[in-house]
Amino acid sequence: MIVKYGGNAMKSLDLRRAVAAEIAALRAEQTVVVVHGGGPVIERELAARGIPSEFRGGLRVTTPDAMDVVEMALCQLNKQLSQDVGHAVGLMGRDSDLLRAEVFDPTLGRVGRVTDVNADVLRALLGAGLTPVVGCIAVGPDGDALNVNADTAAGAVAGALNEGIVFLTDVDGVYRNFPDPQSRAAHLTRAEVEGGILDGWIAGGMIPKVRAALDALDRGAPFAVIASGMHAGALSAAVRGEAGTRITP
Ligand SMILES: Nc1ncnc2c1ncn2[C@@H]1O[C@H](COP(=O)(O)OP(=O)(O)O)[C@@H](O)[C@H]1O
Ligand SMILES: CC(=O)N[C@@H](CCC(=O)OP(=O)(O)O)C(=O)O
Repeated sequence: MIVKYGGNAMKSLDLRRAVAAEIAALRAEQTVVVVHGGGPVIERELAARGIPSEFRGGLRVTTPDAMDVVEMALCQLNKQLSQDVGHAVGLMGRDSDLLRAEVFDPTLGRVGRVTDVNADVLRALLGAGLTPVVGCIAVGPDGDALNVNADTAAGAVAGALNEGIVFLTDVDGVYRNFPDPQSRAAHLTRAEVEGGILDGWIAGGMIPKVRAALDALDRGAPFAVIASGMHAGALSAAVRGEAGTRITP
């Protein structure tokens, strides 16, 4: 399965290591590919350099200067996470054309939309008993890096491998009445997701997540769950179907 680990759920080093240990434990039952984001780390590194951040439609407007910082920040986090998970290899989209992308919208700068996933590289690592840990930078048509939303990247990887996906984030799932956790939907169909976006109760960073979940299902992933990465045990509960929001076709 694919575990998408979002930057907002990496609140502390201890939590990140606890989640990494849970991911490592999952490998006793199934193969695991980790795809990670790192929004808050990127934010911090851009601010430290006086580079302003602007989001449009949930995507970071990425100038060439910002792209350098995004890549640096995500590469470092990638190595830290790989080390935390253990028996892992950290990769970015530039490695063996793992993630190829086209420019999503020129007005957003170096933001990419994944067009191809080199699933053979992932299968080779898995076959060697190693866990791929993938950072959400893709290689563009000009050979330079493109910044890809990590949910979108993870959905594309799940589709390419035909594996299920769990998105770990900082809420317990999709709430019908955000921010009330009691309103968590255990299941949401495509029609409910589309309606939720239109009606506005699915908003902000949850939009790329539900869209990536639907995209993964469209591309052949057998399941997609959005769940909390904020406490130990949450991932295994989500895998057992006891936590989170399962998105269904
Ligand atoms: N209906 C909803 N249910 C839960 N969270 C929602 C909802 N609508 C918007 N959100 C927002 O989506 C956020 C999760 O997305 P994001 O911040 O991008 O996380 P990540 O870094 O894990 O990708 C939540 O923290 C919440 O603020
Ligand atoms: C294009 C775009 O917006 N890229 C994201 C990539 C990181 C990401 O998605 O991280 P989370 O999973 O922590 O949100 C960004 O620059 O923040």
